[in-house]
Amino acid sequence: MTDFEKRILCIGAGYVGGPTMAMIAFKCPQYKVHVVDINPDRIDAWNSQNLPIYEPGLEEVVFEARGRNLFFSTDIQEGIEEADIIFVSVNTPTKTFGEGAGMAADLQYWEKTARQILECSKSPKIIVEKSTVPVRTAQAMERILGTDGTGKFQVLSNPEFLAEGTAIEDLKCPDRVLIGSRLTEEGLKARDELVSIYANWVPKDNIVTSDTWSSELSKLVANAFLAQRISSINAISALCEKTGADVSRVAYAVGKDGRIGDKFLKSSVGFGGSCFKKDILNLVYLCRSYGLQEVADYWEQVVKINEYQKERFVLNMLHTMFDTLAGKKICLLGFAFKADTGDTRETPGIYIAQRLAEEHCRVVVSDPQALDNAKIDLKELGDAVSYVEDPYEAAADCDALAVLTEWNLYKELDYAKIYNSMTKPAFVFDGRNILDHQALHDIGFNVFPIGKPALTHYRTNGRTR
Ligand SMILES: NC(=O)c1ccc[n+]([C@@H]2O[C@H](COP(=O)([O-])OP(=O)(O)OC[C@H]3O[C@@H](n4cnc5c(N)ncnc54)[C@H](O)[C@@H]3O)[C@@H](O)[C@H]2O)c1
Ligand SMILES: O=c1ccn([C@@H]2O[C@H](COP(=O)(O)OP(=O)(O)O[C@H]3O[C@H](CO)[C@@H](O)[C@H](O)[C@H]3O)[C@@H](O)[C@H]2O)c(=O)[nH]1
Repeated sequence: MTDFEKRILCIGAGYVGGPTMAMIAFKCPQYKVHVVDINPDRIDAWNSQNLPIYEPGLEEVVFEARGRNLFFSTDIQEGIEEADIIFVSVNTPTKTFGEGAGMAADLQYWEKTARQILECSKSPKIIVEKSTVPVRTAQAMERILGTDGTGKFQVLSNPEFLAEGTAIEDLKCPDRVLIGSRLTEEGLKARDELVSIYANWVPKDNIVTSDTWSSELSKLVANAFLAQRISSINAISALCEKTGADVSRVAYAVGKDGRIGDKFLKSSVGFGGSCFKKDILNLVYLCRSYGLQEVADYWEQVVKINEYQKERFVLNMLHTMFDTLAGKKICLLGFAFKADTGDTRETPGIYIAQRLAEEHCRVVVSDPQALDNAKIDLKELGDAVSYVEDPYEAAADCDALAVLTEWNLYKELDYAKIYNSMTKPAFVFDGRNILDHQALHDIGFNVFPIGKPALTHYRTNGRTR
């Protein structure tokens, strides 16, 4: 143990704690990195050949560092005792009960961690907020730890910006690493210590430092801005469908303006994932709690448009397929909230499957990584849903395909073969605009992209080309 230059602990071995710590250990063999969690199954999986999350490139990084300077265990007490720096990366979901239910962040896991740190610490430590938290949470942490920034503990904010599916690339070459601290002598010293860890592989210019509250707020704002772009283009997709404009062309033309930029302008069935909705609602709640009603309403609209987009997708299927889905069978191509992950938290697929089942439609869910999660998410729908990994088998006898996740494999399927196995007339609802719509139409499908003219073999209400 004494051979290591620094001893780093991370509390919470989830989508963030696991990959971020694996990257620190991988890049910095001189540090001991210990990741702990209360969930023993998760820890067992991190210690196995079958890691608990799917993330391209993750195995390579974990397998290289694990056992060398990267360790996973449930021994939280020992971990705290020996650590110099403690990252807190526990979940901060939306509260489901009491004051702020459905909006505010649930800080109970985070608070428990703070108390545990206090109980088990025998030496001074730097505590790093990795979890996404409301502004001024670091102050609450300081109060629990009985410090005002001058004592045994220094609390830093170091929000994580990785996106799932690209976590390893994002961690290897981050746009920025953000570190917020108190601007006191002790605060700046702690900040420099954390900077020196990242500086092992992140260029100095990409390590941004600020005061603690700005750092905490920046994380919520970054997610709100990203989600806002998606809701903006999705709102325009509805107008495109009414007017015959093509949302991809609009996004391209608009995004060519350097001031706007071309990223995060892909119209879709709606954004999902564990962060966007939760963090925006957290921001909305914060604004309301400070009496900023107009600001809160403004950001809440980003979430509302996302709900609207998912419902629009369902209603489009219903109305297109002759205003009844009862007894029909629809194949969902993809269930993960985005490609290259098995994560289904807040995936639009959950809402869409539930709505289809409400219409007495049978649903076949297909996904290369997310079927285990889908079975848990849709358990209450019982026999209305079946789960089939092979897309050809999944599509057989269906009336429609609905593309919900932009997996590359869906671009390369033999759609003529699929068409021949489906009930006619056969429909495609491309919730990601990833397929070759003209080719599908030529095969015989009636094709309904998002925000583009439909390609049908019959007349529609203004959506034909
Ligand atoms: N998932 C992402 O892509 C992402 C990206 C950036 C930031 N974040 C933020 O990071 C935080 C963690 O997110 P996540 O997706 O990794 O969550 P997660 O649910 O995958 O992991 C959190 C882990 O913390 C563990 N935990 C909870 N309380 C604990 C305790 N007292 N002691 C030890 N372990 C405990 C849980 O068992 C769980 O394994 C959240 O605040 C989230 O908003 C997530
Ligand atoms: O143009 C786009 C881009 C994304 N999406 C959807 O938006 C959702 C979120 O995608 P993405 O942001 O790529 O994945 P996340 O893993 O949720 O990452 C976001 O949330 C994380 C958690 O806070 C942050 O760390 C990341 O910076 C932020 O991108 C997914 O459903 C995507 O399909 C679109 O519909 N259109």
